[in-house]
Amino acid sequence: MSHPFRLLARRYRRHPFPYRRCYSVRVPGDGGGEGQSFRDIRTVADLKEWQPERRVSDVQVCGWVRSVRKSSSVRFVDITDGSSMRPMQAVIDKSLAADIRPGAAVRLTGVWHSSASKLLSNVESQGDSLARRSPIAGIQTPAGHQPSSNNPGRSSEQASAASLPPSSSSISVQEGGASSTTVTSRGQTQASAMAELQVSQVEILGSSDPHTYPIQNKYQTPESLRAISHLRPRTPLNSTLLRLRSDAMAILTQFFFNEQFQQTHPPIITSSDCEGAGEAFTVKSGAPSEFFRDPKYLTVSSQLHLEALAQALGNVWTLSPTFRAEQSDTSRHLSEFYMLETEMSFVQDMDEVMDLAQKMLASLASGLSQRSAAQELEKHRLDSRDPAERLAFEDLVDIKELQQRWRGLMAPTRWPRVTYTEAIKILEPVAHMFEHKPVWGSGLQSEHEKYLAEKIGYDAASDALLPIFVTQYPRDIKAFYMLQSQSPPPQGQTVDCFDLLVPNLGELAGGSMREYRLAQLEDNMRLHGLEVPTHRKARSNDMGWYLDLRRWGCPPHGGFGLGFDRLLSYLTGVPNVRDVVPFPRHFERCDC
Ligand SMILES: NC(=O)C[C@H](N)C(=O)O
Repeated sequence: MSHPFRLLARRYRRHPFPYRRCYSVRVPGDGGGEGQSFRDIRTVADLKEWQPERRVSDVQVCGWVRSVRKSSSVRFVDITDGSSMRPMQAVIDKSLAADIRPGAAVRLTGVWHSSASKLLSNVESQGDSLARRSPIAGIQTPAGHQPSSNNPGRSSEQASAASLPPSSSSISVQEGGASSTTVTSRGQTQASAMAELQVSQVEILGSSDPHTYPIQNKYQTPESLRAISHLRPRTPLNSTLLRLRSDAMAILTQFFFNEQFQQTHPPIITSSDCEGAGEAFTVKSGAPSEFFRDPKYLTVSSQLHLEALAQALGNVWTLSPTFRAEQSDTSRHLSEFYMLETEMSFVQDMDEVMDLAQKMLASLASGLSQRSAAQELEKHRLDSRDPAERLAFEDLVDIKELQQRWRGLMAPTRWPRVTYTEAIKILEPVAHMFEHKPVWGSGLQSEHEKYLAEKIGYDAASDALLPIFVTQYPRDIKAFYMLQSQSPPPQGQTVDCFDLLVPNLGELAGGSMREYRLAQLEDNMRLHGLEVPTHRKARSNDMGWYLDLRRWGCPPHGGFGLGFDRLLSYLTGVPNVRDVVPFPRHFERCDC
């Protein structure tokens, strides 16, 4: 007998939910039934990629006006819906375009001319027989737009498109915009034409006054854009960065899903400062009395809660907002950032934890390299002619270095691993280069981290910048939860931990094996000046719950935390981490 869910699923397949699309682009035939392939054209990015060999009528595009260029009879309007870095072009008769202004939200309807269709019509108009030989049905002509029998090769809508405003190809050639001739790698000349929408209907959905609209169609510095973070996503570079951010989340989610890690939601409001660095924000309600009875904090790391979850679910991960009240006003610090954290049960060897970090980052880089946001960032950097776009790209890290970073992330070899003690030995002879002297027992400064990453991480054979792991730091400068190393160096006691360092940026991730034995953990806490609760009190604010985890079935385990925003800034070459988050919060700034 079939399982009831299977029966339901079968019924659902037979009577699909009549769902209405919610996308910015509609092409005929997307209403279900016939013309399934057109359902895939949902955004401006899809439309620009689409290469029907014929013009397609009744195409509807919703988007925002980026710029308007004028000729005597038409307006060339650049439209974006946020799905691609560069806009698409709409050609609108002057009489229809009175309210088309930069910043306005519009719905445009008209005839879509893909570059393929424009090329083909050029060839046709030169008397070539190719068009007559081309099949017209199927993917070339949307459902309901079949060619009329007395005019093979042209649908009635296409025929009527002839009465629309003059084809931009004839206008824009004079305007220098829409058609050009390029030379292919084989030395053949080939016409290339810019796809465009010949607009017959304009609806203004949200007007805009270009005189007050703060986003201009020219270069604006990252600093000036940060002051208008609510409008900044409308700029081409920022919107592409935000798409890449979204891609990264999807790829990481898929990665952990494939690795059979459980995604979890640890709390944001917590009762303790996990890192013990005194950088936790306190949570207050408006009421005079403590809302939660005791002071509570915004989480500085989900690690402790992930440890609890890992002891029930096995391997777990999260990508959660994290908060630190660090008064560091640098290009690498945010007060609110996203940290990717993972915790693995039944792991005894820290190499396994580092291997996971490398595998995850390699998979992320390779996944992103197949997605449009990352591809556009690279491609448009190389082929950019627009002065505003070029200047925006010039703010980023040099493209050669960026490519070295990506090569390093995807390198097939294990990234270098050195101990803290070895790292100090590398730094000592060049101590004069640094503001802070490298000494065993003190933390590595960011200048040390950057030096190490460049020195050890550069692989000349592949011209790649490999991230490096620095392991086994002195116990006294690391957190209380870390496991003591089995064979420490003569200089002093160390813990099994690692920092992942990358050139230019320094620390990208940090992880450790956790102290899983109760008595040793209590010793560590005392050593770090933390109160050790003697017995578990209900509703107390202390670390009793964390010690409980060691009381019942605590296996050796470990994990790491990675600064997601820093990672994105590393991947994109955006020098300031404030420019890869939608709404940056940092020392003295939380604007909207
Ligand atoms: N989950 C981790 O290992 C991250 C670590 N708690 C940190 O904040 O650096």
